[in-house]
Amino acid sequence: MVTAPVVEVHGLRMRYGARTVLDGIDFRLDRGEVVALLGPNGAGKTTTIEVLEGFRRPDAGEIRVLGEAPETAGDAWRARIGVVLQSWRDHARWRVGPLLEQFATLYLPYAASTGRQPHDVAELLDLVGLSGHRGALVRSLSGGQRRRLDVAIGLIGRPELLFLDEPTTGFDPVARHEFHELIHALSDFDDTTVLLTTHDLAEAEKIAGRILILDRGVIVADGSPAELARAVPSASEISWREDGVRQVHSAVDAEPFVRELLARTDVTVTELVVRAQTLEETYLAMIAKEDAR
Ligand SMILES: Nc1ncnc2c1ncn2[C@@H]1O[C@H](COP(=O)(O)OP(=O)(O)OP(=O)(O)O)[C@@H](O)[C@H]1O
Repeated sequence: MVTAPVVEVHGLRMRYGARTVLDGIDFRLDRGEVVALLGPNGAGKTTTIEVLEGFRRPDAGEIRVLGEAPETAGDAWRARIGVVLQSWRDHARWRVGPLLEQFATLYLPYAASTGRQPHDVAELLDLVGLSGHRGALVRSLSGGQRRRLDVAIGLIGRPELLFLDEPTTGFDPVARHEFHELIHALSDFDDTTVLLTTHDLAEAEKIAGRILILDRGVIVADGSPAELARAVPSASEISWREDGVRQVHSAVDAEPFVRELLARTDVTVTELVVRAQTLEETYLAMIAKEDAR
C-alpha cells in the first residue's frame, strides 16, 4: 500500500530582504519517521520548520503538510500537529498542571475528527519526568525542567506530526536519555512523525532514522547515518590488546583487518573494539566538502 507523505516540500525558497536563506529545497517525510534536520548556525533549519508549521510564508515552493498548505490550513489541521519552538514562550505565572489542562481543552473540540484524545495530564507529566512539579509555578522551574514542559505542551494533543526545534537544550544526561526513549516510543507505538533540529550529533544518530543536512540554503545530504557515512568514508578505529599490550590501528574498511588479526595464531588478541565512523565525523566531512566547493 502506498501511503501519502506526511510532509512534502518542493522548491522551497525563502529570502529575508536581499538574503536568500532557502534556495529551493525538496524533501518528504513519511508516517512514523524520525528525521533530524542538521546544519550550521544560520543554515535555515528554524526557517524551514516555521514554514512547515505555517508561521512563515515562503517566497516560493509547493508545501503540503498532512495534505494541506500550512499557510492556509485551519485549526483542525493545527490540532494534528505538535510544536516545540526554539525560543521559550513565557507562561511564568501559570502552574504546570493547570497550564497543561488548559492546553488540553483546546484540543477537545477536534478529538472526534482527529481520533486522538488529548493526553491525561498526570500521565504526560510522568512521560516527560515532571510528575513532582504539577503544582509548581512555571517561573520556579529550572531551564531543563522548562524545556521538558515545552515538550509536554507539544505533545498534549497527541500529534500525528511533531516539530521539535532543539528540544533537549539544557537537559541533563538522564533527561536526555529519557527524552530519546520517549521519541522512540512515539514513533514505534503511536506512528508519530517527528522532525527535529539539533546540534547534538550523537543525539541525532541515536534517535533519527534519517538525517537531512542543510547548508547555505540547500539540502546537501539526505539518508540514514550509515548511508551518509558511505558518501564520505573516514577511518574506523580498531583497538585491541596483543599479549596484554594495547594496540590501535585505523582503517577505512575495518573488516579485512579484523579478520586477519583474529586469524593470527602467534599472539593472543583480547579487548578488541572497533569504533565506527560517528555521525559527527560524517557531518564534519560533509560540511568541509561543501566549504571547499
Ligand atoms: N525574521 C528574520 N529576519 C531577517 N533574517 C532572519 C530572520 N529570521 C532568521 N533570519 C536569518 O536567516 C538565517 C537562517 O536563520 P535560521 O534561524 O532559520 O537558522 P538555523 O539553521 O535555525 O540556525 P541556528 O542553528 O543558529 O538555530 C540566519 O542568517 C538568520 O539571521
